[in-house]
Amino acid sequence: MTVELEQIPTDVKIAVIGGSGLYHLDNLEVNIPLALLSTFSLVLTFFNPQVLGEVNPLTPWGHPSDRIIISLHTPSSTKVAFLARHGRGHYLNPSEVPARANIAALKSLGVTTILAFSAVGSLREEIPPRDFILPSQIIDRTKGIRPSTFFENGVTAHVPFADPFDKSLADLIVANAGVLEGAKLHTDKTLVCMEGPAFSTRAESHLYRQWGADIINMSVLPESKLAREAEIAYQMVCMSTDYDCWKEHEEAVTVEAVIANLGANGDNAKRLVEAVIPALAKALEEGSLKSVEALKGSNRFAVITSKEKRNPEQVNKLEYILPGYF
Ligand SMILES: CSC[C@H]1O[C@H](OP(=O)(O)O)[C@H](O)[C@@H]1O
Ligand SMILES: Nc1ncnc2[nH]cnc12
Repeated sequence: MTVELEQIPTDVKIAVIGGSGLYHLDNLEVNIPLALLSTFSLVLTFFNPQVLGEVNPLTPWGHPSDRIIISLHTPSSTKVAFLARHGRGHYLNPSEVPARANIAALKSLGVTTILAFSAVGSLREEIPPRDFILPSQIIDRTKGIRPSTFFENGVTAHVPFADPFDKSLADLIVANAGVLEGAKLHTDKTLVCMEGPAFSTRAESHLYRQWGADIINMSVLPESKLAREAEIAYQMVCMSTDYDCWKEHEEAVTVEAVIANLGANGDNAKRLVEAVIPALAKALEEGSLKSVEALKGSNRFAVITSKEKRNPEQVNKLEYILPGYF
């Protein structure tokens, strides 16, 4: 197994969250025993990264979904954190993902930008399986059973979420999307996040289409919202795996169909990450990503609870993600 780092680093600016089928950065140096790889697991090979080790930070919201793998990407010497959203082996269903611990843990490593991969169903004919999509909007169809804010228990804050994804990050991905082979990249799409874990009914699928939604998954919320609360720039990279169940005479989505298409998407995901990481590292270094820069310090004044009424225990927890704000 990969070694546990003795010291948790605090200078890892970029994180990749892997979704269904994307459970690790398997680059021969991440030494995961074959027995741990499920038949469904997909190998995402990164360009020549050196794995430094794994960390498992204990945040005020518990441990993340799995140990976080830290690798060093050359030639840009960029540290990247990788976290499997459902855990390696996919033991967490979408409602069980400890999203607060995940985001808090990444923040504790110094992360300022997250590329989050997700397998999605397509609600549009023109987005066939295996195409890539950068959503710009979200419709929330989760059921209120997922803890979805850091600001509770005596410290209330309201952060802007009109544009849930980071525009500069999306632009940078678009600029590097020429590496995709045989897949189109769709931008500015609307993503419905349903509770799951069962897939939608046909009536729901039709309803989402009428609402103007283009793709559907079970995991963009609360992940993206928590990233915003923690001042981390976040863009989800969606990979179409199926047409859900709105096509009356076609078979409805199954896990097998999702995984089959994800497997085929692996090389493209790899190519995209290979292209984006050095470009992103350079842009972060230069401070040239406008919306990423704008996010820094943006929640300092989002807290509405008066100072004397703030619950000191909650303040302590919040210091973990936004030190010095309270
Ligand atoms: C395996 S099909 C449903 C499952 O796939 C997506 O996961 P992720 O977003 O983590 O790639 C979807 O959101 C559901 O959780
Ligand atoms: N049809 C679908 N519905 C919800 N989440 C999905 N992930 C992949 N395909 C999906």
